[in-house]
Amino acid sequence: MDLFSATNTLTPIPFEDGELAFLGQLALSQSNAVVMARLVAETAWRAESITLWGRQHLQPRLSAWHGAARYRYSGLLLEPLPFTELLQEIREAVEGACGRRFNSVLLNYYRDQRDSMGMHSDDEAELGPAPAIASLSFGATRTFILQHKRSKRTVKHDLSDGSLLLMAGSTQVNWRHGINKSRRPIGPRLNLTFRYVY
Ligand SMILES: O=C(O)CCC(=O)C(=O)O
Ligand SMILES: [Fe+2]
Repeated sequence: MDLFSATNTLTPIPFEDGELAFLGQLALSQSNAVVMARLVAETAWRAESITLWGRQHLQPRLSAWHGAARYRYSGLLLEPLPFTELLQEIREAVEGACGRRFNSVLLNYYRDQRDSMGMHSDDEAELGPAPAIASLSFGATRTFILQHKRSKRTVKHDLSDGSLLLMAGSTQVNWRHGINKSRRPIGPRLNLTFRYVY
C-alpha cells in the first residue's frame, strides 16, 4: 500500500442526511505554524460589513476570497484575488486528500474567542446542488457545530490545527453549520474553505 495516500486520506464520519469526512493532519511541505504565520502575514484581510435588520455591522472575523469567480454571499459580492503560490500548494494538498478539484478558497481569520461565524449553509446556486467544501484549519481548536434543519439535532466536531474536514453530498441542503463565540480565551485560528464555483 502507498503509505503517503494511506496517511493523507480522509476517513468518513458516520452522518445522516449528508456526507462528512475528516483527516486529523493534512500533509504539507511546511509546518502548520509556518503555513499559518505566512497566511496571516500575506493575506489581504478584509473586515466585511454586513447589513442585518437594516443596520451595518462588521463581521466578527477577517476574511479574504481567492479564486476564479466573484462570490455572492450574505448580501456581499466578493471580487476574487488570485491564488498565491502558497495557496496553490495548499490547494493541491487538499485536492489530493479529497480526490476532488477546487477553484476557489474563502479564508477566515478568527482573531480570538470573540470572533465567530453564524449558523449558515453554503448553498449558493453557483456552488452546485451538492457542493463539496473542504475546510482546513490552523491554530487554536474551535468547535464546528452542525445543526440539522428539520430535526434540529446538533453534531459537534473539534477542528484542530492542521485538520481537514470535507462536507459533501446533501450536507448543505439538510444542515447549517457555524462557529460560536466563547467566554474562555482562545488564540488565533485560520480556516480555509476550498470550494468549486461554477
Ligand atoms: O471556520 C470554520 O470552520 C467554518 C467556515 C465556514 O463555514 C465557511 O467559510 O463557510
Ligand atoms: Fe460555511
